[in-house]
Amino acid sequence: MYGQIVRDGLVNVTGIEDLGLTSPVLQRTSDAFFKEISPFLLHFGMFVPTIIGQCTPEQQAKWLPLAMDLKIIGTYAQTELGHGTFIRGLETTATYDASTEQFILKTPKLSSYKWWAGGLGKTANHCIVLAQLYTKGVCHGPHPFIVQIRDTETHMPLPGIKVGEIGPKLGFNTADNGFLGFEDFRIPRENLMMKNAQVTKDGTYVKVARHGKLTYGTMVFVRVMLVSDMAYCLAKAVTIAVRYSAVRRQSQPKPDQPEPQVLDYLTQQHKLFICISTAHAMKLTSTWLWNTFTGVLADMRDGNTDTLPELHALSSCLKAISTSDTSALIEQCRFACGGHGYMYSSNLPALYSFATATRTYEGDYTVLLLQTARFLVKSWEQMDEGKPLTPTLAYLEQSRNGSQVSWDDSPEGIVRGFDAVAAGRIGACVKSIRKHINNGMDYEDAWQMTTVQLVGAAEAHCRAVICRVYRDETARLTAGCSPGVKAVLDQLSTLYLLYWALERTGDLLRFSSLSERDIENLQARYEALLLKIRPNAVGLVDAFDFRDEVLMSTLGSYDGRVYERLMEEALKTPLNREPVSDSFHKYIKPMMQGKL
Ligand SMILES: CCCCCCCCCC/C=C\CCCCCCCCCC(=O)SCCNC(=O)CCNC(=O)[C@H](O)C(C)(C)COP(=O)(O)OP(=O)(O)OC[C@H]1O[C@@H](n2cnc3c(N)ncnc32)[C@H](O)[C@@H]1OP(=O)(O)O
Ligand SMILES: Cc1cc2nc3c(=O)[nH]c(=O)nc-3n(C[C@H](O)[C@H](O)[C@H](O)COP(=O)(O)OP(=O)(O)OC[C@H]3O[C@@H](n4cnc5c(N)ncnc54)[C@H](O)[C@@H]3O)c2cc1C
Repeated sequence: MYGQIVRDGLVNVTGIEDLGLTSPVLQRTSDAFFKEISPFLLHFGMFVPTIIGQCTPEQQAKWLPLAMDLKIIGTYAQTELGHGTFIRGLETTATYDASTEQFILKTPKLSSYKWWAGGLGKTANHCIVLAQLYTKGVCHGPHPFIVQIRDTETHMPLPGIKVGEIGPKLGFNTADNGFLGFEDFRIPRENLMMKNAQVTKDGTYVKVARHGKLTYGTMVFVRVMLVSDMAYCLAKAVTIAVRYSAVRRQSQPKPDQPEPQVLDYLTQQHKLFICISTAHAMKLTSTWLWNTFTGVLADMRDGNTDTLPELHALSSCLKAISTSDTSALIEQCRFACGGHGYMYSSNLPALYSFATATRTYEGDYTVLLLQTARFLVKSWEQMDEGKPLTPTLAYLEQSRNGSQVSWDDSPEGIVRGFDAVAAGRIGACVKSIRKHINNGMDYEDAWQMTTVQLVGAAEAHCRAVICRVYRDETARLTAGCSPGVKAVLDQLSTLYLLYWALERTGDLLRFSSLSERDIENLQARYEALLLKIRPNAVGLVDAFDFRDEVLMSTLGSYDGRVYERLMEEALKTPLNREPVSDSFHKYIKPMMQGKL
């Protein structure tokens, strides 16, 4: 398995050389080359981007050609057995020895071992290591180092290096995630990635960047990319589920009538059409986020880091919500396919195992929403002080006078309703924190006692952002479309708003003038819209334009030959090579004869 995935991965690498690392063509066809996650994913997904983001021009001139020409194969080793979220708690140390102008890397105890880095087990010969930087007896916190861990000729681990594979996981089982330990392992001073901080030959620490968190820049980049990856992943899953639902016939709602396509059941439409809408919503939001990200990078190149906090808050909540929604909706696609959705050959289990991992890696769901919440509470307090709000928080102004938003069930009205929910939930968090402080708690404890609400407020803010961006971008992009296309895309964006309004009626009742009658109207509009979308459902997933080689699904292939493909795959199973398994003769027969 590992050997095959390495071979397949290298075939794909030629595409990278021809098309360029961030080519949409490459990223959207790479999984046609191999059926699982590539051990080279971290090389291109984090090792190369970190060289670009954290190295000086001189260091880039040395390392980037080696990495892009695959003369070295890298990964990104930050997480340890004992710490993943709390980066400041990482235990691996890099202590500067001025007498030899080297850093000495150590993993002082078992919990300090690097754990999880993709490609680390058996593939990478270099890696970026996040270690606590010590010089002249002072700790300067986690910094990135480029470390060679294997001989480039023999691939043997270098002396002082302990490295291996971490073992089977729920998914990602070809990603070659590994562990790494250092025993007084020495690297040259120049292997500290010195764009944001430097150590001179005599061991003097020099802080270069104005913002203390630029070391974390690669994580922001990956979080931004993952939102787009989730749209793609969900689009594949719903293509499989809708096509299967058009082929599958089941039950007899009316006597003397043929079994209907399961896609004609309203409950099936309820399960699946939100998946189509969400794939569109996340794709449009990811493009908007990417443009925000590149804008902040441009500001930072001019020395201005003022827009970085909002980008960190946006990338954190959008990564958390897009991965969480995608995991849940891919599982919903699996549920919609009954037993055959549980077949590995449907590809839904693999899509789910990939998506659910993204909810954790690159920042755990809860932790990242709390990062966003930290920004929201700070913004509220700045608003109280009369300071200007950042663009994505402009809606907070409406809550300043505390008046309840009047409910309006137009698409724009629903978007404003979500703004009111987010503003209300953030305000409730601020009120809770202040109440705990007034009752004698310190700020940290007051914050902790409010974290359940803070996660909810961050989710509400993120939902409001997605709803607004989805609606605005749909309006912008369909302006030039034919009336028919515009009508269908408007139906999808309206479905998204109605779906989430119905999911969040409690919040809307609390923070707007929504009434029970309004809810009845919402439900009726939602159900009618499902029926309107039904005739275009297969066309909408065909429009995602996935080749069968990319879908890799017995249920979702374009020709609809589901049962034939299921049987073809079944007959390929090794157990079917012989009519009688040798286990019969070894175990079952003796058991039947009472001889065991
Ligand atoms: C063959 C070829 C195949 C490949 C095909 C080609 C593909 C090419 C392109 C593909 C591109 C992308 C896909 C890549 C996929 C890669 C797969 C990834 C695998 C997973 C990798 C990992 O998981 S790496 C490890 C990730 N780890 C984390 O994310 C850790 C999460 N934890 C945190 O981030 C921390 O909680 C924290 C740092 C956020 C908080 O810790 P701490 O308590 O120290 O901080 P505070 O809360 O006190 O905050 C301090 C202040 O700092 C601000 N802050 C925090 N983080 C950031 C940040 N990232 N940026 C900016 N600012 C930040 C925070 O806001 C606080 O500020 P103030 O409020 O002002 O104090
Ligand atoms: C498939 C996969 C691939 C990965 N690849 C890499 C890689 O290539 N390189 C790499 O460096 N890492 C990698 N990781 C590790 C990943 O980044 C971490 O697992 C992730 O950051 C979460 O950290 P953790 O595992 O320590 O969980 P923890 O942070 O220990 O989380 C455990 C629980 O504690 C909660 N929690 C933690 N902190 C707080 C808090 N402050 N407030 C409230 N609740 C909290 C979490 O919400 C969670 O419920 C990978 C992980 C996976 C699953």
